[in-house]
Amino acid sequence: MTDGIVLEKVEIGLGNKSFRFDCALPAGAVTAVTGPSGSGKSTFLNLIAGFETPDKGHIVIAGEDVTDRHPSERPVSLIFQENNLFAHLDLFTNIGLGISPSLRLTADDREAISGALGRVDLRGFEKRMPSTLSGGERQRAAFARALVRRKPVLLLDEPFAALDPGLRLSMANLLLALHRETGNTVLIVTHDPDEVGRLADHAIFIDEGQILLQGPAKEFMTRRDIPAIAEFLSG
Ligand SMILES: Nc1ncnc2c1ncn2[C@@H]1O[C@H](COP(=O)(O)OP(=O)(O)OP(=O)(O)O)[C@@H](O)[C@H]1O
Repeated sequence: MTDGIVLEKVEIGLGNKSFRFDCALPAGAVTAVTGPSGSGKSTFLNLIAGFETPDKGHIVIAGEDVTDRHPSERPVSLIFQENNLFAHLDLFTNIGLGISPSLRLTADDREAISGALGRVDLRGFEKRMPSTLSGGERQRAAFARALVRRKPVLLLDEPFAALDPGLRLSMANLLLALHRETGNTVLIVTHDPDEVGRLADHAIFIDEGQILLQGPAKEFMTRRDIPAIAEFLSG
């Protein structure tokens, strides 16, 4: 197993909370990040993305120590629950910014943008503004932007939480299809045990700022011996 993301004795204090993460997540796999509300799931993702800097320890992504690198210099793309798009820019521009912040786009880039829109079933949506899209369409556009960035790591913080259950299922299938095509390392924060079962190869459970359990998702789904995990799995 190659390590996609390693947090080596990472420690950080935020307000009166302290976090300590020590883990190695497999490359090219989907890892579900679960745990109770306020346990530190977003903090875990923010450390990997570079929005938080550890007080101690190291973060290694795809073999490179990125601990001191700015978020824009890390090999990751991010998708949040909402607000992934700039409201005043059309989809073409929103996705183009994923390739080049100055929007210096080559003919190949333009083709890649239209291709990515097609891949997420938004063909011809280049001129549409985010406000004219449904919630599911906006998330698909966010996926298109992640696709054109071609980063080895995709971080998703509850990307489907604002969508209704039927849509959540089809978005999960789209995520899996894109993951199979790109072979990227995916981390997805979710509160939904079904989503862990459906999507993940690997799972980690965070409780009170620490990783309580990590391992294959199939094993995680059967763990009823740890009360916090049993509670999570019972929904
Ligand atoms: N910048 C900060 N300053 C002070 N406290 C913070 C900061 N960032 C996070 N926290 C606190 O750390 C704890 C963990 O927050 P985090 O957002 O990582 O949890 P979470 O597991 O993602 O929660 P949820 O499932 O509710 O989204 C929370 O109690 C939060 O209030």
